[in-house]
Amino acid sequence: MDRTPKIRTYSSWYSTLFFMSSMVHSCSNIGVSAMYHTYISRPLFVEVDQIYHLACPASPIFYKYNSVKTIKTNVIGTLNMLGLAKRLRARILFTSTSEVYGDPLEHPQKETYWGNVNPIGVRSCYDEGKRMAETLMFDYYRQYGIEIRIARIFNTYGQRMNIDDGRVGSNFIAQAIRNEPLTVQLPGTQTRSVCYVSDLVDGLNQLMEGTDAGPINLGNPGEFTMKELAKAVQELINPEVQISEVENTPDDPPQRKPDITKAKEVLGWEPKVNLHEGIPLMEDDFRQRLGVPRT
Ligand SMILES: O=C(O)[C@H]1O[C@H](OP(=O)(O)OP(=O)(O)OC[C@H]2O[C@@H](n3ccc(=O)[nH]c3=O)[C@H](O)[C@@H]2O)[C@H](O)[C@@H](O)[C@@H]1O
Repeated sequence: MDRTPKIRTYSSWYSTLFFMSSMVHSCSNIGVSAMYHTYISRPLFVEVDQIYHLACPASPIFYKYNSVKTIKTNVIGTLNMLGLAKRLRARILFTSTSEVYGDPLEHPQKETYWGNVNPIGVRSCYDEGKRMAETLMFDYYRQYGIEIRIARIFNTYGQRMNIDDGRVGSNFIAQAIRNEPLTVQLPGTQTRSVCYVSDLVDGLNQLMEGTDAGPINLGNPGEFTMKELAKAVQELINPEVQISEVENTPDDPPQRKPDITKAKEVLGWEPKVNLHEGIPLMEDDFRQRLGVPRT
């Protein structure tokens, strides 16, 4: 008898295809297939043992494009996934975000920090949507005993990312390859801590298989300003490319850095790929898809 586990992943088109395709890739030796459930805000009738609820889009451009759908995905979509977990008694992992900390008054951010979030801003559909989804996860755990896992993901980059995703990593790398100016949004001193996607996928799998419900921060504590990130991409990919300063969008958090003490203690997880290793890996993938070989 074929005892190979068969895994199916479901995603709406309005979802985080980057994580889904990365997870499918990391499990390709155990028979994974991807399917699309077009309306995350409608119930999904499948038989599964574990649910990775990765929705909604994480790129600010995409989640702001249809903010009502973003919040529906976070609230109604999470209720549907929790209903599925309840019917099947399945374990469910939800990918929350560093954005639950908003404009953080604590640095670096620990899981015990409750955040400083604008409830009525243009990013609120995402920030507050993810916060509500975390609340739903814990209410289903307390009320129905559902086995939950919550990851708070800090900025992720890497292979298979949508080239036109709009986030800083994909923008800078595509711009450097195309020899277009790297667009540093003002003031450029805002910081992010970027984690390579293979590290993140390992962290998610370890969280799912572990015993702690979370929330657990998953991210790389290496912190850079956006000007420093642009310089690193310039140095590694295209020393001739220009760096330009452009307007920013409202409520951009000025700093973000995960405290990953809990991930280390509870999961034995920490990232392995640093920025200077990750950028060339992503560059290879982007060059192949853009059809621009190294010269
Ligand atoms: O990548 C992620 O995982 C994160 O992406 C977004 O958060 P954000 O940090 O705002 O993502 P970006 O759009 O990549 O912006 C990061 C920083 O780069 C800057 N940026 C962005 C794009 C660009 O071309 N140039 C540039 O300087 C932005 O102003 C911001 O300060 C999501 O909102 C997060 O929840 C998610 O965790």
